Amino acid sequence: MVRDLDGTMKPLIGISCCVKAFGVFNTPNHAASDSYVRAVLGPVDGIPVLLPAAGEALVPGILPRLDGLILTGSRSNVCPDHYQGPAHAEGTPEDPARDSTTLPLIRAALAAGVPLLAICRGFQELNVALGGTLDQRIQDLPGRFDHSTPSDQKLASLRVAKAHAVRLTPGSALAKLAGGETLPVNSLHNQGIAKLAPRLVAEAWAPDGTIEAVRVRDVPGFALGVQWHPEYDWSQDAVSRGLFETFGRAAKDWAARLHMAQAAE
Ligand SMILES: N[C@@H](CCC(=O)NCCCC(=O)O)C(=O)O
Repeated sequence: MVRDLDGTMKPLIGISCCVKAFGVFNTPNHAASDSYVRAVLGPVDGIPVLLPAAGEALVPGILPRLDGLILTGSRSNVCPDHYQGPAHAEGTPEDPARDSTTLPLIRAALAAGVPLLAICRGFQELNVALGGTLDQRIQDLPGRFDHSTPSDQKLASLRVAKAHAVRLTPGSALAKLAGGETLPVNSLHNQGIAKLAPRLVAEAWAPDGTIEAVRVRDVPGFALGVQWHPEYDWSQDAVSRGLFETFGRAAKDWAARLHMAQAAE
């Protein structure tokens, strides 16, 4: 936990970064969308800290200081070497530095019990980190529809609009948030879960069978992944807001338990 400006103690939430080239010299930077920072400052009610894609060496030093972890979306894709998949088609964006950071970070966070919310690419990383595989272009698979949003779609309102409904597992945390067993979601992805990792339980499906949400089965705390983007619409979507609020409460509870355990030492 860290002290906010008004003296309130708030959970410190790690946000994964991508390596992106930009700036005057188009050199590599570690970057994450402002939408994740806003979600942490808003419904999560935490303090955001960006986690550079600095590799596995970052993990032991940073993880003990985090009260929660958000794995962000990105146009880049998990390198197929991590799940023994075929090489990507020419021109498919990758981010090996991010992979080398988030995959061990996910495993370590789950082992430690740090609450984890994985979004889109992060959802796919969660599956790969735990031994699952990915389909690289689900729109090319029989019976599946196109889940991507054209990258030239300039209208943000269309880019992040609800694109399809998902079916939720009755009684799941998402179903309780949604107040039912279906939920409209946005959709900005080409890849998806092929083989589900053994430790994951699917809890939402698109009409074409694409897995859209998972829960980690053998951890007591909050450990969820969603293929859609709640960070885009939490200010007007109660379910997106509720997902972040639930994650924030889990981070606060985790921090309180950790503090008590440290005090007892
Ligand atoms: N690249 C993966 C994951 C897709 C994803 O995270 N989309 C969000 C993009 C947001 C942005 O433009 O940064 C896939 O295509 O499946």
